[in-house]
Amino acid sequence: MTISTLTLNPAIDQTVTLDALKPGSVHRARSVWSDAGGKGVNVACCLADWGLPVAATGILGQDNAAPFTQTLSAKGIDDRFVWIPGETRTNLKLLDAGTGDTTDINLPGLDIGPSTLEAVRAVLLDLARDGSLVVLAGSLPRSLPPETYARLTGEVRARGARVVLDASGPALAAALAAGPGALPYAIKPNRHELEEWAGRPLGEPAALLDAARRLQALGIALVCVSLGEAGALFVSGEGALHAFPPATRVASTVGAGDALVAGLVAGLHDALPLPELARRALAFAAGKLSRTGANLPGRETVDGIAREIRVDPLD
Ligand SMILES: Nc1ncnc2c1ncn2[C@@H]1O[C@H](COP(=O)(O)OP(=O)(O)O)[C@@H](O)[C@H]1O
Ligand SMILES: O=P(O)(O)OC[C@H]1O[C@](O)(COP(=O)(O)O)[C@@H](O)[C@@H]1O
Repeated sequence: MTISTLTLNPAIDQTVTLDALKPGSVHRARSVWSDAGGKGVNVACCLADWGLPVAATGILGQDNAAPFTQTLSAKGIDDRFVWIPGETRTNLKLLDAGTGDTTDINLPGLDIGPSTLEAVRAVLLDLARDGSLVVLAGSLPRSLPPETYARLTGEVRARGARVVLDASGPALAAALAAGPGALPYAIKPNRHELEEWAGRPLGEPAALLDAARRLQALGIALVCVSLGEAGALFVSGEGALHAFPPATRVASTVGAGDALVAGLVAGLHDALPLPELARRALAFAAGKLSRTGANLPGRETVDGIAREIRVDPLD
C-alpha cells in the first residue's frame, strides 16, 4: 500500500527559545534551531521514522531548498516536490522555557499560479493508486481557492485512494461541504478547528463528541479530534473513545498534531481496530513530543508507549 503526503504550503520552522515570552518587550534568545516542516512534510517524516515507505509532494521554493532536500533524503522519503522560484516561508515558534508553551507565528508563504497547482495535482494523482493512503495537510497558499482540498479529495478518491485531511478554516469547511463522493476518509481537527466548523464553543466533552459524531454522520469514516494535553477523541463506525496521553517530557509541541496524523495513517495501513489505532496515534504524538522536529523514537519505544495509553469507551 503506497502512502503519500501533500503539503501545498510547507515551512521552515524556526524555534526560538526564550526565558519568558513578554509581548511588547525586548527578548534575548537562549537558542534557536530550524527544522524543515509543514504538515505533510512532518507526517511523512514520522511515517519514514516508523519504517513505512512514503512519498511527499507539494510546492517548495528553490532559493532555500537545503533543509528540505537534506531531511527528505536523510529519512529516505521519495521527494516528489514541485520547485518554484522564491523562498519557502519561515514560521516562527517562540518557546517559553518557563512555561513550556509555544507561540506560533505562521507566515503566508509563496503565492502559486494555476500551472504550478496543475503540476502538483498531476504528481498527486500519479501517487494516488487504488488502495493507497493520501494525506492532504496544512494551510493553502493564499492564491488558491478554499475548495482546493475538496476538489483534490474527489479526484484522489476517484482513483481508489483514501484521503486523510488535516486542514482548518474555510478549506476544512469546503472539504466537509463536498458531496458524499468527495469527502475525506479521515480528518483530524483540533478543538479550535472543530469549533470553527461548528460555529460555537464546544466546552463540554459531550459537545465535542456530538460535533465529531455529526461529522461521522456526514460520511467521514474516522474522525479524530485532538485536544492537546487532554489527548484525543476518536469516532468511527466501531464506536467512540477518548485516548489519554502518557506522562511525557515535552521537548517541543511543534508537529505533535502531525505526528498524531502519522500514527493514524500507520494504524489505517495496518487496519488496526479503533482502540489500537488510537493508542498508536497517541504514541506517535508522545514519541515526537520528547524530541525537537518531526522525529520519532524507534518502533519498540513507540510500541511501548502505545501499550501504556489509556483508552476509555464513550458509548
Ligand atoms: N502538552 C502536551 N502533553 C501531552 N500530550 C500532548 C501535549 N500537546 C499535544 N499532545 C499530544 O499531541 C496530540 C496533538 O496535539 P494537538 O495540540 O491537539 O494538535 P495540533 O497541534 O494539531 O493542534 C494530542 O492529541 C496529544 O496526544
Ligand atoms: O500550514 P499551516 O496551517 O500554516 O501550519 C504549518 C505549521 O504547522 C506545523 O506543521 C506544525 O503543526 P502541528 O504543531 O499542528 O502538528 C509546522 O511544521 C508548520 O510551521
